Amino acid sequence: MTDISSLGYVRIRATDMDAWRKFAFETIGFAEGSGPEEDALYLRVDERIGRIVVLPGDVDRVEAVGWEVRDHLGLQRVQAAVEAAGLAPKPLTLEEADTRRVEAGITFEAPGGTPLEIFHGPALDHSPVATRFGNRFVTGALGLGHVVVPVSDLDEAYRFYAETLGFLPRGAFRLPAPPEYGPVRLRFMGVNARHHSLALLPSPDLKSPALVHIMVECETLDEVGRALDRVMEGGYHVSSTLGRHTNDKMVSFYVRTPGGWDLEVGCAGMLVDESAYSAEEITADSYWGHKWDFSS
Ligand SMILES: Cc1ccc(O)c(O)c1CC[C@@H]1C(=O)CC[C@]2(C)C(=O)CC[C@@H]12
Ligand SMILES: [Fe+2]
Repeated sequence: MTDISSLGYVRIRATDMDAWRKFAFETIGFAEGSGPEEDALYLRVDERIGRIVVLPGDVDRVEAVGWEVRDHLGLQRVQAAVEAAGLAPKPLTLEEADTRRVEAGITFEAPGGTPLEIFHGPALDHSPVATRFGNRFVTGALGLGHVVVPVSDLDEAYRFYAETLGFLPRGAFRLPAPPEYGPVRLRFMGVNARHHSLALLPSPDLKSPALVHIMVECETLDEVGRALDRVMEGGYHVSSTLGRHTNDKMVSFYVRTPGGWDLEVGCAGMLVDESAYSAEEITADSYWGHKWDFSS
């Protein structure tokens, strides 16, 4: 079993902070948190200071995907495993840890190019999670949601997450590809009962460190539907219509964020019972809906 308990946070660099403020707080309905970084936006969904932190930058990119461990012993074990795999994890400095409001962590680049942070001891913000439209997000032991990252060498990245970090394979989706490429699979991986906290998308030409999407889960379908209403009213690009996925049974839509990647807003995700699970290959992404608009 893996020491990693959940997806903790994602830190984003953004070129257009005003667009992010409007998108996050006025359209999706994250609660506005506060934290040590003056110019940052803290997107709150729960008692953490901000599960998604948007920081001003020269380019839009993911600065860190933060994976949580329960304590310093878990962190030591993950650090040892990453070192044994030949990578060079660096401890977060005291200042870096303080900035993230965590007790301690390590940082390194995962195969595939995603900047990772493994951390323990997040500080809590006990003030009410005041979301403007009454959204209630599903986190807790399931973590923030899921992230999908592009990887140039899927097998190398998949082996690292499974064999070094101990992520559990949670099935795959075979993508249409010319026969000379061999089978190309989008691979799903989990660390807790959430069906997937991570998916790896084979993408030879997507520039790293990039994101494909982040998924956040709401408690009810009405919250998802109202968010979709606001997204359409606001003129955002709906990357995919509402639909239900075949693997995690989640009902969701996808909207293009000011960062150029998508936010998936969903509900009704299934919980995996590990004692009775084996990884399967889905042959359709959805039971219904999820009409993709790749036009922009
Ligand atoms: C298939 C699937 C199940 C559960 C999810 O949370 C989820 O994001 C997906 C991926 C959806 C989608 C796809 O199936 C085809 C390839 C797509 C369009 C991408 O390139 C990113 C999202 C992918
Ligand atoms: Fe997803």
